[in-house]
Amino acid sequence: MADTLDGYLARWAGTDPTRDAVRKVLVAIAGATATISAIVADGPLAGELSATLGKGADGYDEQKELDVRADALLFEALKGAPVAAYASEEAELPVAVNAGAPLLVAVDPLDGSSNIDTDVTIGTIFSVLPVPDDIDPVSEAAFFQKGRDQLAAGYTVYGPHTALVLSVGEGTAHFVLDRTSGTYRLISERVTIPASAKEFAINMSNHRHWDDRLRLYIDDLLQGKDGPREADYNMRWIASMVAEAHRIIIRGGIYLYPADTRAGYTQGRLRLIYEAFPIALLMEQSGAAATDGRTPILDLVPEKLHQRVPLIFGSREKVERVSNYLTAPGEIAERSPLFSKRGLLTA
Ligand SMILES: O=P(O)(O)OC[C@H]1O[C@](O)(COP(=O)(O)O)[C@@H](O)[C@@H]1O
Ligand SMILES: [Mg+2]
Ligand SMILES: [Mg+2]
Repeated sequence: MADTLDGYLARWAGTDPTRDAVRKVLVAIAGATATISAIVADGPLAGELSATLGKGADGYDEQKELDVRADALLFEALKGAPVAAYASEEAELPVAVNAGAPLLVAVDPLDGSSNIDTDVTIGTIFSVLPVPDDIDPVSEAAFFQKGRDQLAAGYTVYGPHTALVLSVGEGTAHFVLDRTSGTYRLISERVTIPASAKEFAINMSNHRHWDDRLRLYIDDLLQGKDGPREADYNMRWIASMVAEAHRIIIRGGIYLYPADTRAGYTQGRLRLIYEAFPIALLMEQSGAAATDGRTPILDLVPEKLHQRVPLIFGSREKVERVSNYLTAPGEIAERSPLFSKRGLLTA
C-alpha cells in the first residue's frame, strides 16, 4: 500500500508531543487543501471564485472570492488542531484559535490569485511556528520569529493534479492528492533539487525598474552562449510563485522577485512570513537556497506581519551567483566584450 501523508507524519511524530501537535496541524491543513482542490477543479464555479472583492490588506493586491473562501476553509480546519493563533495574507491581524495551544500557523491561502480566472495553476502556502515564550500568541509580535524557527512549512499546487510539498525538518517530502480517497500519497520523502539548471523565472516587464546589478545578472543570461555565461537559458513566468517553486522542486532552476523602484515594490512583492519563509525552508531542506539577494531568507527576523522581501530561490549555484553579482566589490563591469569574463561576477 503506497505510503500516505498520515503514515509519513505518524512515523515522524512517534510519541513526541510537540511533533504530534505539528502532525495534527499538518493533517488539518492537508484536509482543507483537498477541499480547496475540489473547489478549484469545479469549472462552473470559476467565474464566482475569480470575482474581485476589492483591495487586500495593504491596498495593492486585489482580493478574490477564492482568497477569502480558501482562508475560511483553512481557519475552520485549524479550529480542530492545537493552534493558538492564525495569521493570513487575507487578514490585517492574527486571530485567536485555541487558547493555550502550542503552535502558530501563518498562511497565504491562495497564491497566484491573478491566475484564478485563467485556469492556471495556483496554490496554498503554510508555515507552522511554536508559540514564543512571554509573548501574547494572538499578536503580530508572536509571528516575528526567525525563519529557521519554523517547525514545518509547505505548499500545495492546484494544477492538472494537486501536489503537496512539505518539510518537518527532515528533508522535503512530495505528495500527490488521490482524489478518489481524498488522501495525499507519498511520492518522495527526500526531494533533491539539482545544484544548477538552465531555467530562470522573473517578470521581465520590470526590467527597467531593477537594481543595475540584478539587471546585469539577467542580461548576461539573455546573452546566452555568446555572452559571459557561455550557455543558453530558458525562461518561465507563470505569475504563481507556488507553481514556479514546484517546477524548481521537480527539475531545478531559479525564481526571482527582486526589489524594484515601483511604489510598493521597494521590498519586492512576496511576503516574508507566509510566502518566503515556507518556500525557503523547502529549498534548504532539498539542497537548494533562498535569499533576499544577500542574506539567507531563513536568517531574517520579521518586523511586520505582512512585510515584503526580495525573494530569490532555487538551485544553489544559481542563487549564490546572483549574490555574487549583487555584492561583488567595486563598480560593476562595463558592458563591453572586453569584460566578457566578469571574474567575481560569475565565480
Ligand atoms: O503579477 P506579478 O507582479 O508578476 O507577480 C506575480 C507574483 O505575485 C504572486 O501572485 C503573489 O501572490 P498572491 O497571488 O498570493 O498575491 C506570486 O504568486 C507571483 O509570483
Ligand atoms: Mg502569494
Ligand atoms: Mg495570496
